[in-house]
Amino acid sequence: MLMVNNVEKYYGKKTALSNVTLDIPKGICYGLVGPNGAGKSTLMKIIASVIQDYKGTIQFTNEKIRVGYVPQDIALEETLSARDNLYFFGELYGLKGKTLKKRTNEVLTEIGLKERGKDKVQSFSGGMKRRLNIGCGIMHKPNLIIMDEPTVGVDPQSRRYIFQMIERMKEAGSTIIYASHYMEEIENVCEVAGFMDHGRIVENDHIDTILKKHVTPSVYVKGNNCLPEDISKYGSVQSKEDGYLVSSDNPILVMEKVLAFIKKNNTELERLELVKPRLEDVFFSLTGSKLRD
Ligand SMILES: Nc1ncnc2c1ncn2[C@@H]1O[C@H](COP(=O)(O)OP(=O)(O)OP(=O)(O)O)[C@@H](O)[C@H]1O
Repeated sequence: MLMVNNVEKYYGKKTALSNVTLDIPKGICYGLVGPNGAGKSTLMKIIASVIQDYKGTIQFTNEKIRVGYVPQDIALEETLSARDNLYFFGELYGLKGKTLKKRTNEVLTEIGLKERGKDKVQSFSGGMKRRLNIGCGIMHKPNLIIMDEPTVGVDPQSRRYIFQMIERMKEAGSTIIYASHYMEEIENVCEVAGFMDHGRIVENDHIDTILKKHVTPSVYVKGNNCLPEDISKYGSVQSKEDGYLVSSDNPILVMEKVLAFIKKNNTELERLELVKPRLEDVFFSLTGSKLRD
């Protein structure tokens, strides 16, 4: 769908992007993750043609691509109604007359603001403004939608709404590029992720593959004398919060061994659980940076 080849961007002497190369397939949600200042917005603006002064190339596949860009900063006119904001963006995209009216109604329904279409934006909550901001970016039915931090300052209800919209967009065959520094969101809505740090892509793959590549599954065990002496045969053991973390390629076997030992020795077990590998830990181990301060 989209190929980013050796893209570099400088703001004066400052390097914002360095040798960024990516291949984003059609019909997925691609998550761009990185801390503040990593270069996510700059890359998205380049893909959306908002920034045109850069080195390298952006190539789209042959199919006709209509790009929708939802900026990080809310770009709405507060003194106008939701409907009039959508009209304005629809007209920018060349929609007119009945088509514009029909599409505005569709988008108001899509973003869950049908009942609030006539109300001025200044009376909206942060989450409603975010949803309308997305609505403005999809008036022309784009098939590549670029969303820059769409859930910042958003209440849980609007957040859920935005995730459901993304699911519907994917079902309709659209491709989404989604920037965030909330790793849980990327894990929930994206199939593929690119990790950015200091203007570089430091990892880029299917989320499951990233986790398999960088994290050994582990089991957490807590209780009195509940680890078999020979457990190190099955994984590496380290102390953690009054218990033990046993990292092993076969965590189920570790659990079986612990349970068999407990049964045989009648010892007391407080906790035994599979530890879910987290993308956030992978990001930290690759970059030494936390996503949020
Ligand atoms: N217009 C600009 N002029 C000068 N420097 C800029 C400009 N825009 C961004 N930068 C710098 O380029 C780097 C990348 O910024 P960018 O906004 O792309 O990062 P980001 O990952 O989107 O961060 P955030 O999550 O804070 O939006 C940062 O060091 C930033 O200070």
